[in-house]
Amino acid sequence: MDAAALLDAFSAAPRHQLRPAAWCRSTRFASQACRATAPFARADWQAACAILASNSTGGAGHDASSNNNAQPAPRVNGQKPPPALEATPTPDELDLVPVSNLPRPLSISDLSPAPMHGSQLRVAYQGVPGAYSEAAAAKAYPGCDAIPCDQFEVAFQAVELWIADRAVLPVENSLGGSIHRNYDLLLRHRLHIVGEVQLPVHHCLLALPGVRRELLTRVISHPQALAQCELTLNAMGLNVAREAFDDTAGAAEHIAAGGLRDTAAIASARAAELYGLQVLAAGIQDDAGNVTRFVMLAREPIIPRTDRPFKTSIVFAHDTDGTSVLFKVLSAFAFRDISLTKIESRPHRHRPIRLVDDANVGTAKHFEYMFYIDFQASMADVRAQNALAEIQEFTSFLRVLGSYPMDMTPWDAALSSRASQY
Ligand SMILES: O=C(O)C(=O)C[C@]1(C(=O)O)C=C[C@@H](O)C=C1
Repeated sequence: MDAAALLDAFSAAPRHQLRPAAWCRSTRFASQACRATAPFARADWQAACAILASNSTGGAGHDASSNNNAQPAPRVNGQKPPPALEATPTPDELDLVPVSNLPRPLSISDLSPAPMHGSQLRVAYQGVPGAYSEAAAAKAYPGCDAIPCDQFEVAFQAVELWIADRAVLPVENSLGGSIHRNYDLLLRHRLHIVGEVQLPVHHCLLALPGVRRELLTRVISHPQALAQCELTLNAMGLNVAREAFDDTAGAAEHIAAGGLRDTAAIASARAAELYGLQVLAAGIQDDAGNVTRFVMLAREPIIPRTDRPFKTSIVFAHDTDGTSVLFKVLSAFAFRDISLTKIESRPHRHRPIRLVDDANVGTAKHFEYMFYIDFQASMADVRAQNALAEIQEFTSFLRVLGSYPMDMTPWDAALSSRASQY
């Protein structure tokens, strides 16, 4: 069997389709299912892994955060750490790029398959240049060709249609919580998570040069950024209207393009540089250690390994008649000493509500969920394989979204210790 097909079966196929023999231990149900549906042996799997592992070392196609080890001194949001929080760059210090020269975000109408070109890795992200997602793409794939997209959905499709090789998308922030849209899209699309990057997010309050805080009647930004700065804005006495924008840098661009003197944006220092805005306040996130976690997506999964810390992301749903299913799933990990790093539930779009009728008291309406779990183990680890084989017994749907190296970038105390002064 072809190696790519083997991996596809491993990571993206609905349950009961082909899966490697290694998944099929420990449980009666699982081993029967494997005998019935998996026509390949462990040796095939190992051979396939070896072929793909040798293909994937180095070059543009790398997927591990191995780059992270070789990173130069840490930068925040693609920028050098600011010398002091209150320091505002003068126009002379700003290396302005004319806005008209910046790449325009892709939109749905641009999505026709593109011919292959060059060897540079093309990485789709949501937003415009200066967005945190662009910085995350650069951290994940240094030197990549970052492709702005106007929606998350477009970034997924750009990879599916070979316009981009990877997408880098935010899934959660330490203050604002989950970016639910991307959880839903992960399920709707067939891309694989091949890595993660955690980006320190240091927000700035940006306005046109010469504008003073007292003149502001509005602050605009991505809803996540507004949420991450809520307390600080209040403490600054900026109790003005707050408006949601598609992305932080887009909000900065909007102010520059419209010459809006009554409006400030929450965005990165790089967005200030790109769009010619002044930094009224820096480090305005409510927690100095504010971090957003992004996942890297590709058309093909990577080979799970055990020689470095890996995470695996799964999503599952359970039969309506199952009891204590969540408890059983969590136990499958706990009994094997596998730590969970994240659990998320989202509405089950195909079956959002279950009605339970009781003639005496009426009809109970139970909401149905898809559960997303990240756990700290590689799919090459027998413990993880056994845990999933067990979980299959009491779930009606189970998909591995990806098994990928954890971002182990050392925590930079110098950057995170800058309390949100302004
Ligand atoms: O608007 C941006 O700059 C983004 O990259 C999006 C986004 C997000 O979706 O959470 C990314 C990181 C920050 O947490 C704020 C916004």
